[in-house]
Amino acid sequence: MAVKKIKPSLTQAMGLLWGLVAACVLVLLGSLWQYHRQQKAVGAALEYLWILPAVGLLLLCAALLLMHRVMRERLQSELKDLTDHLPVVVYRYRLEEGNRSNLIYISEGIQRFTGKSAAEVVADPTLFFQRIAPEDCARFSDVDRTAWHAKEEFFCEFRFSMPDGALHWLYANSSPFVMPNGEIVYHGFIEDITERKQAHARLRQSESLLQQVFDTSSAGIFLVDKKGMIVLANQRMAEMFCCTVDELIGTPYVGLVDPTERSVSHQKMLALLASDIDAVDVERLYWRKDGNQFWGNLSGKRFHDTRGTDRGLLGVLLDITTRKQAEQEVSNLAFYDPLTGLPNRRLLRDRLQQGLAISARQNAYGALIFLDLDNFKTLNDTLGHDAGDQLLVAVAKRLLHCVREEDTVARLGGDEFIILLNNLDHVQSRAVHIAKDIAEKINRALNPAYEFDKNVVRITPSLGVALFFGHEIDADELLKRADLAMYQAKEAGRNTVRFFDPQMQEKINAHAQVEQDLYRALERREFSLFYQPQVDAYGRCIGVEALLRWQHPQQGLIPPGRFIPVAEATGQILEIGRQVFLQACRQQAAWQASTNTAQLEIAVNVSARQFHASAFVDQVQQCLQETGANPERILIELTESILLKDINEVIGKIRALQALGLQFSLDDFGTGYSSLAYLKRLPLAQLKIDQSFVRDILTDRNDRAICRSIIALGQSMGLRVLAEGVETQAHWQLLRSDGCEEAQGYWFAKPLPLAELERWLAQHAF
Ligand SMILES: Nc1nc2c(ncn2[C@@H]2O[C@@H]3COP(=O)(O)O[C@H]4[C@@H](O)[C@H](n5cnc6c(=O)[nH]c(N)nc65)O[C@@H]4COP(=O)(O)O[C@H]3[C@H]2O)c(=O)[nH]1
Repeated sequence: MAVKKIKPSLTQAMGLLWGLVAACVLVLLGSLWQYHRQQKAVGAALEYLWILPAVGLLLLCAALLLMHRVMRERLQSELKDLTDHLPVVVYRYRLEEGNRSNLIYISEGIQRFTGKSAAEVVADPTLFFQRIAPEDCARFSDVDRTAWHAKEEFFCEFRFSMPDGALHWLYANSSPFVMPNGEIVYHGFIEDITERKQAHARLRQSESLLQQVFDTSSAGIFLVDKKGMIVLANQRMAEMFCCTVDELIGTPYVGLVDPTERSVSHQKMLALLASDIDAVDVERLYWRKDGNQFWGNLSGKRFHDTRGTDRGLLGVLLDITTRKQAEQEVSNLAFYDPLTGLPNRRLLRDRLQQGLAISARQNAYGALIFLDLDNFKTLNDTLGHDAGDQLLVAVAKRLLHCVREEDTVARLGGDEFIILLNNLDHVQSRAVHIAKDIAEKINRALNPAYEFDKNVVRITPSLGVALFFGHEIDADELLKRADLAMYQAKEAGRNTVRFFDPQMQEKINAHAQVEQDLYRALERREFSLFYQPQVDAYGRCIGVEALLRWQHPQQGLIPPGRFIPVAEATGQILEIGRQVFLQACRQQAAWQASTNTAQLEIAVNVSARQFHASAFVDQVQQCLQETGANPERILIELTESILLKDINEVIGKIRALQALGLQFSLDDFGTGYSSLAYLKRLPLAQLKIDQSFVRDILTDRNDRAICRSIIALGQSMGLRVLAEGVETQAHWQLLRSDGCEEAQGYWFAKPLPLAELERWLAQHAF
C-alpha cells in the first residue's frame, strides 16, 4: 500500500507569521516617517510606541492559533491516513436520544466491504447494514441492541455479502466511551475474519478427525510422560487391557507389560525417554487386568507440544496375538514334528550345529543318540496307525523325561528319534560313561508297557551313540555315526545300546561296495544256480532247492548270505529274483523231458520285497509261459517276514499263484513272528524246519521238542514237513523217528552246480 506524503503546512504557517511581523514593522516605520515629514516631533511619536508590544502580542496569539490549527489538521490528516490504511475498518458513532445510533465516522476501508466511500456510508449507514447476510441479520441486531441498552461493549461475528458477491465473515467490535459532555460514543472496528474462520474450521475439522481416529482406532493410542506415566489413552487402549480409560491414566506404562518382562522393559523405557531416540518399534508380551497375556506391537514416537517441548512418548499399540500365533504355527510346522511336538529334522540340524559350536567353545564332549524302536512297523501294521501314533507320542514323552532341558529330543520321522546331549565332560572316558548312563536310562524308561485305549503294548528301542568334540566331524557325519551305532545295536539283538565303532563303518563301506558290484554282476550275468537235493523218508530224491551263487571275478564264489541282504535293501533283488525264477523254470522244463527227472520239484526262494512287488504274479506267469515249465513242480519258498505285511493281501497273492498251479513252502519255520492263526489261513503245501532247531536236536531237548511240535503241527494241518540242515545220519534217524518225512542237508548232498547235481542224481537213482 502506498503511503501518502504529509504536506509541510507548519513551515508555511511560520513564513506567514514572519511576513505579518515584517508587515507590521514596515507599517510602524512608515507612520514614524510621516510624522517626521509633517515636522512633528519624534518625541511626540514615541508616545505611540506602546502600540508595538500590543501589536506583537496580537500577532503572537494569531500565530499560535494558526499553529494549533495547522497541527490539528495535520494530526487529523495523519490519523485518517492511518485508519484508512488499517486492515480493519474503524468507526465511531454516537448514541442519541432513544438509543438511536448516529454514525459519525468510518474509515475509508469500508469501501472494500461495501464498494461505497466512507462519506457515502456515513451519510447512509444502511449501505453497510443491508449487506449483512439475512440469516445473521436478526442476531446482529439483537446483539447490537443489547449492547446499547446496557451501554456495554458490542461484538458480533456475521456473514456479509461483499461487492463481488462473495460471502465473507466479518467481526465487529465497539466499546462505549462517555464524553465529557455526557454523551456516549462507541469506537469500534470491523475486521474481515473469513480466512481466520476458514482456518478455524479446518482446524476444527482436523481436530474432530483426530478425535474420531483416537476414539475409533483399532489400535490403542496413549501418551506417556517423561516419567513413564500414562497421561492420555483412548478407548481401544482401555479395552485391550480390560479396564477403563480413567484406570489407565496416571498408572505407569510398565505396569501393562507382562510381569516376566517388566523390569527389563522399565529400564529400557526410562533409558529411551532420557535419550534423544525419536522412535521405537517393539513387539512384546502385555498383561491384561484379567491376568491374560497378549502380544502387542508398540510403535512409539517422541511427542513434542506446540512449543516444541519434549512431552514424552506417543505410543500406538496393536494387538498382534493372532499374527504371532500364525507365525508360531508356521514355525511349528517348519521346525516341529506335528505328531509329537518334538523338533523335526530341520531344527535338529540347527541344534546340531549349535551343539558342535558349544562343544568347541567349552572344550567339552557331547553325544548324539540315534534311537529306533524295535519292530515298530510290525506293531503299527498289526495295531493300526492310530495306536502307532499314540505309541510314538508316549515314547516322546518318556524321552523328554530322561534328559535335561538344555538337551534336544527330536523326531526324524517314523520311529526314529535323536537325542542330542551337550556339554557332557572334558574327559572323553567320563563323557562316554555319562552318555552310556543316559542311553541306558532311556532304554529302561521305554521298556515298561504302554497302555492306551484297550491296548497294552511293549516296545523296545535300539540306541546308537556317537560322541563329538568340537568341529572334529560335521553334523552329517555325526548323524551317520549314530545311525551306524544304532544298527550295531539292532545287530546285537535289539533293546540295547551301542557306541559308534569304526569297524562298523568298514561294514557299511563294504555294503556300498557290494551294491556297486551287484550292478555289474547283473549286467555281466555273474549269477548261477546251485541245487541242493531234498529227499523223502526213504532217502529218495524228490526235488531240489535252487540256491543262488555269485561268481565274483575277484572274490570267487560268494554265498547268498553276503549279498542277498544288500540286494534286498537296494531293490536289486527284484531283477536278481526274476533271473533266478526264470532259470529255475528253464531247469524244470528241461527236466520234464526225461522221465527220470520229470517228477523233480524245484524249490525257489522268494524274498519279501520280491513277493510284495506288484508285478510279481505277472512275472511268474510270464516265466512259466516263456519256459513251458510245469508249475506243479515248482515250490515257492516264503519266509515268515513276508507275513508281516497285510496278511489278506499275502493270502490273495498266494491264491493267485496257486491258481497257476504253483505250491508254497514256509521256510525257516519257527524263527519268525508268524502266529498260528495266520498259519491256519495260509494255503501252504510244506513247512521247513529251520536248521537252527535241527543242528542241536541230538543234544538240546528243547530243540528236539520244537522239531517234534512242528512235525505234529504240519501233520495236523495236512502239510508236508521238511527238515533243513540234516548233517548226520543220527540227525536224520531221530527226525524220522519223530515222524519227519522229508529232509535236506549235507548228509545227503551239499548245494551242487547243475553238472554235479546231475551226476549225483545218476548215482542216487530213485
Ligand atoms: N550248515 C549247514 N547248512 C546247510 C546244510 N544244508 C543246506 N545248508 C545251507 O542252508 C541254506 C538253505 O537255504 P535257505 O534256508 O533257503 O537259506 C537261503 C536263502 O534264504 C537265501 N537264498 C539262497 N538263494 C536265494 C535266492 O535265489 N533268492 C533268495 N531270495 N534267497 C536265496 O540264502 C540263504 C542261504 O543260502 P545258502 O548259503 O545257499 O545256504 C543254504 C544251504 O547251503 C547243512 O547240512 N548244514
